[in-house]
Amino acid sequence: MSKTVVLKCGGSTVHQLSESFFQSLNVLIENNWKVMIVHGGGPDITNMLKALNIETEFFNGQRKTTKAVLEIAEMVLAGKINKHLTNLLQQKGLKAIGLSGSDGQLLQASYLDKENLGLVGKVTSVDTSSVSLLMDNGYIPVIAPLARTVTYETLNVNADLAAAAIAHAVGAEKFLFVTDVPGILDGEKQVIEKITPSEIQSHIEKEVITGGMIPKVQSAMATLSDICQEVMIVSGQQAFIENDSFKGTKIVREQEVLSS
Ligand SMILES: Nc1ncnc2c1ncn2[C@@H]1O[C@H](COP(=O)(O)OP(=O)(O)O)[C@@H](O)[C@H]1O
Ligand SMILES: CC(=O)N[C@@H](CCC(=O)OP(=O)(O)O)C(=O)O
Repeated sequence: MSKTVVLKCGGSTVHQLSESFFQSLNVLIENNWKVMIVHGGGPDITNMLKALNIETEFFNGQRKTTKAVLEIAEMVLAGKINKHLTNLLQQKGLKAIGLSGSDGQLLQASYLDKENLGLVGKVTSVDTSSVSLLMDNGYIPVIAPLARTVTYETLNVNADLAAAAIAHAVGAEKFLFVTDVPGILDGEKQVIEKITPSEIQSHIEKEVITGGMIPKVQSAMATLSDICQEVMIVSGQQAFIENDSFKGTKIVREQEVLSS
């Protein structure tokens, strides 16, 4: 039976994906992995809001989302970025279908913190039937991080958290955060090959891990399980598979370090 890999492609890298990134993606497909992609688009949303003179602000790493902000976020995520990425994959000869997390009941959510964040969702359930149908027929689902409430309101969802919820729900064996750095960097700006949750915690406390890397490592740690034992931070600007091994930072459970 083929295994599933979820790639979360960050807004920081979605316009800079390299040829070697797509070669690595092809290696996964040739090795019979089912692939799905969840993308972000934070920088594009910020730029569009600026162009329209709509104020944008973050609270605990998530965008405060008013009705006006949501309208632009949906336009940028489900329109601009989703179509850009789907088209790019098709140009590389891959079969891809773009959809929003709010389609086909894929992501159901409740308000995360209505008072401070407004229209931002916390995923409460994932209906994987649409994406399974696509993957079973050889398509890569490309998913924008939007969700729907039980009363059919659309909510904005942090893409790292949306990807983690989907990876968990589909029982993905591998989960890759594709971003604009080659992995988690230490205090000397060197890529850390392997890191455990306690080391991550200490790097956050020492402010070595900051900003957009925080939701990534938190989602990574939450996804690690007996099924999903391979969670990595990799770069979209270079190959993430070289000589049959993955390049980047692998997030591992404490006991794996002791036994390796
Ligand atoms: N220790 C760290 N190692 C690598 N990147 C880090 C670290 N701490 C903070 N970052 C920042 O996290 C960024 C990636 O997060 P983000 O910009 O949110 O990406 P994405 O759009 O891919 O989700 C990097 O460009 C870097 O500036
Ligand atoms: C609630 C919330 O913060 N949503 C994010 C969704 C996009 C995202 O997460 O994009 P990146 O992966 O590029 O950061 C936002 O509005 O920016």
